[in-house]
Amino acid sequence: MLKPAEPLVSLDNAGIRRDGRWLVRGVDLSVRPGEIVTLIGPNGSGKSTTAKLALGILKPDHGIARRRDGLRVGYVPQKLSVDWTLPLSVERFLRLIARVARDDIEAAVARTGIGHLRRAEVRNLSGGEFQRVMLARAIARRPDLLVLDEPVQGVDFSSEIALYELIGRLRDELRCGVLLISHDLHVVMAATDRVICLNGHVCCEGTPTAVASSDAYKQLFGARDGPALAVYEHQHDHTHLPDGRVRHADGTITDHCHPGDGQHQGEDRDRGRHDATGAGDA
Ligand SMILES: Nc1ncnc2c1ncn2[C@@H]1O[C@H](COP(=O)(O)OP(=O)(O)OP(=O)(O)O)[C@@H](O)[C@H]1O
Repeated sequence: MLKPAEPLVSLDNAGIRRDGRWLVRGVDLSVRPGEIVTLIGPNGSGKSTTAKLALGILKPDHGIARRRDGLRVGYVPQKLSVDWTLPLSVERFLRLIARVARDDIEAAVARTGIGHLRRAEVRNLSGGEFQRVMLARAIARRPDLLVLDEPVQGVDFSSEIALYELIGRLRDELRCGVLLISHDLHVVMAATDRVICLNGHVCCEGTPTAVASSDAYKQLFGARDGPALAVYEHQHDHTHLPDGRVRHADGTITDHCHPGDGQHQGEDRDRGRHDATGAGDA
């Protein structure tokens, strides 16, 4: 039997502390070549922080972060600090990437289907077009690992599906690992190998086994999009209060999570969801 490839990045019981508070704690995570790992969790649950730990942008105060030697990363951050009031064409924007051969930019433009946008102003792009341009910029480096922080932000449902399909294709063609961050708790791409749900720590993880197949789902997305979306449902059994303490399902409040809190066993793991709207189970 083939041995699984060594991880591109891994976190082992990693945590980071700022201003006397753990932003994330006890996080185990690994991404191997050709694997898509999706981090989900509510706002402020530590998804970006975890990605930055994995990338080495932040150093863990506890635990270990490892990266493969010579790892090439393509990172699409959640926010870019660029003055979008200035005119900047897609072509010029892509040329700003340091140390990337022209051929690699051309290949990235072709793979992401943005050839027709070369002369367009970046500030005029739609949300979906902008995300494709950002993907082109990230893959032009021929990365071993793509890290995508909220790649479907500002994108409508049908473009979201198209983007997820594109990310799946890029993984297949480039054989890179993908670490994808999404704050949508209900909808993750079908090609995701593993979903990790964060809430200050790893609450639960697993494969998104179920593709939505309900009538409501088909109605919403149409037949051709049926297989493109899978969903992952979970319930938190505890809530992190604003002051850092933790309220448990039985109403008790403690300073920290219980040792078993990180693992949600049983039927709420990897269960398919049949409510295509995603409403009703916050
Ligand atoms: N450098 C820092 N110093 C102090 N607190 C920080 C720092 N960076 C992030 N935080 C806090 O850590 C928590 C986790 O932030 P993070 O950005 O990782 O969350 P997130 O899950 O990615 O959120 P969102 O979905 O809103 O993007 C937040 O409460 C945030 O305010």
